[in-house]
Amino acid sequence: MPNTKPRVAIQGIRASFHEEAAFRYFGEDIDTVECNTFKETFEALKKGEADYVVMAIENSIAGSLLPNYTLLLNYNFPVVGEVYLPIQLHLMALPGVKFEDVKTAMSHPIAIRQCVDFFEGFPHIKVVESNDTAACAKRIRDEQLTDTVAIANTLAAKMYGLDILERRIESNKKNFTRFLILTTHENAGKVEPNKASLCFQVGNEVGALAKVLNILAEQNVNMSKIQSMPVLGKRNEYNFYVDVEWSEQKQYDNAIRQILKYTHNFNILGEYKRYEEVV
Ligand SMILES: O=C(O)C(=O)Cc1ccccc1
Repeated sequence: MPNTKPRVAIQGIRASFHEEAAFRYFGEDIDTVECNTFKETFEALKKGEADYVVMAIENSIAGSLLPNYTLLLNYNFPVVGEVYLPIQLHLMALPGVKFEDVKTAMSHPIAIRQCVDFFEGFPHIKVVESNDTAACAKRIRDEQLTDTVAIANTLAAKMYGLDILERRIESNKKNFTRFLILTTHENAGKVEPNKASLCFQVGNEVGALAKVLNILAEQNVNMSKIQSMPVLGKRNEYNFYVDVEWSEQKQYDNAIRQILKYTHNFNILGEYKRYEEVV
């Protein structure tokens, strides 16, 4: 029987938040393709080694992951979906290790930033940054580190055989990360979209961006996010990345048709279904 599981490239290793996000979107029956960098995930898609990429794009505490916006533009793979994941962080260690034994805590910088309040209470614990949360849990298991904890999710504790010493140590219990799902143009199926990610430039003149935003407003199209990034080597030139949502497809189509007249290097990065919380 052919392998029909989607192959999903993530930056990081199995049981990282990226895999958790992939599970949320595809279910757990997937083949995770572990990559060292975000660029490698796009290369895996390009070489046909993966069918999809799941990539973090913004975090409610750390903000936008700016280099990932540039990857979207450079590779031009369509965005076909999104997923929001609450980031719930636990302290985990080898079985038998007590909290009093802990000298070092390791995690991804985004995870660490969300736990600064917790560690203020334990200044003797050295907090060390690493590539991804799950890799920290794996390292503790592989190297049998008895004085080190990882800050990671429950998937990582289970997969790498660690015990959770302290649950939910994140400061903001409502923090989330938004991930985008990308695939190749051939692989992108047809959906009835209600959200799109756009990218464009406007002239450096009075009201240039306001014109675009007014068109969206007039067509009852909601802008859910705007992010600017300087165009490399060009003073006062920016790429604007804009996410929009609508309930009437016709109004979105009208808005796009008009916006095209007031922008340059206009790109639709993807049209997809807005993520709806499963309760
Ligand atoms: O390190 C991980 O597990 C990741 O997938 C990166 C990350 C870390 C924290 C929040 C969101 C993504």
